[in-house]
Amino acid sequence: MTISIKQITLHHLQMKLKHPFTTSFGTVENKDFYIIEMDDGEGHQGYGESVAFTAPWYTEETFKTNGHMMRDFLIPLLLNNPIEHPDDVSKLFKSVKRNNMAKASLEGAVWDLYAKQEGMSLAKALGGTKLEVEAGIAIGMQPTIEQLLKKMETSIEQGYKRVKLKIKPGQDIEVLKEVRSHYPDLPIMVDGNSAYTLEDMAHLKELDAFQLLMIEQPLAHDDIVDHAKLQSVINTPICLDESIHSLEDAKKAIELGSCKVINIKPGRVGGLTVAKQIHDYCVAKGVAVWCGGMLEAGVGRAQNIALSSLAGFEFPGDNAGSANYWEKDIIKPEVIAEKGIIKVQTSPGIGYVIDQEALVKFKIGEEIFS
Ligand SMILES: O=C(O)CCC(=O)C1=CC=C[C@@H](O)[C@@H]1C(=O)O
Ligand SMILES: [Mg+2]
Repeated sequence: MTISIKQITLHHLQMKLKHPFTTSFGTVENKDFYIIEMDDGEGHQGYGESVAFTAPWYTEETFKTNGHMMRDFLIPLLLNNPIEHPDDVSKLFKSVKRNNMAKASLEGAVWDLYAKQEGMSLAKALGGTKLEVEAGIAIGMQPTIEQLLKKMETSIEQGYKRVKLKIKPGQDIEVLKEVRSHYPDLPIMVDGNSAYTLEDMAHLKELDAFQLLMIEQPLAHDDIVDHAKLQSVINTPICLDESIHSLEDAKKAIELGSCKVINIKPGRVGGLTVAKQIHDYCVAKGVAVWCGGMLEAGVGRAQNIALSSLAGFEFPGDNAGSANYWEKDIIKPEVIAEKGIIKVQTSPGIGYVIDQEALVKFKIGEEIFS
């Protein structure tokens, strides 16, 4: 049966993060993003969220390129071609190269709409089986080690199951020595966000001393060859993030031995269908996966939780509760990580309702397509 899409609304929202988030590239303080509302004209609304930042430091996409791609290419494709299942969306969008975050924003709304039309939860529609998922927390770089330790202490008190720290040259070994002296057994991972090169090989080998769960994307954002060389000499498992944009990328990285873990972000890979395909492939190959985050508001967060309910997501994701990011989120109820556990919603679709008051409060623009 065709999934009817009568109208698509792009709500432009602007929200300020509770705490600025600093990586090796810079600091995010505000988020501009789209909440995509897809109406079937029969009483169902599906929601998606665009996750690109305002500047292209993580990947080439930005909030503005997301708007351009959706408005001028992807929305016309969706409105003019029948779709029978959300899996058809990624096929339909193949004529547009890359721009995965723009594609994922709309595809996420189609998945939510479809699940609501079918009267099932998004988690179930995706094939998820877990009733609850473990939450991890990503802590941005802090001005001092004392501030970092304080943040870690709070996160541990809140029950988060693992902590991810951001590192870069000059802010890695010494920081980890200090951190490990306070927390010898805590599950810790680090994220380099491409701040190193193969010239740092010996330096990165020193990280093996800290029993890290993994190191995320130490080398270039578009590399899989050097990562394979690095993985052959370090014991710490390498997790690829920025380098994986498709199932093909995942296959090649695994074949080369570039990583032992993959961070799956639906936005980075073009949506939930491809995210699920990468999950299935990695499970078959014995490669670990977990669900990354993009400092999402409620809709994107809800979709990540639904995805994380698939059996192969064995590490806790970057899916802290709403209150870690926002004074007020845009969904009801907000996402709560109780003792580091998030309950997977069972009501239809994403399982959270849009807080219309919050939507209006944070909205600075709107475009309607039908
Ligand atoms: O959403 C979260 O809590 C995790 C955020 C996070 O660690 C990242 C988001 C976006 C870009 C990066 O800096 C980083 C990552 O690389 O995973
Ligand atoms: Mg990362």
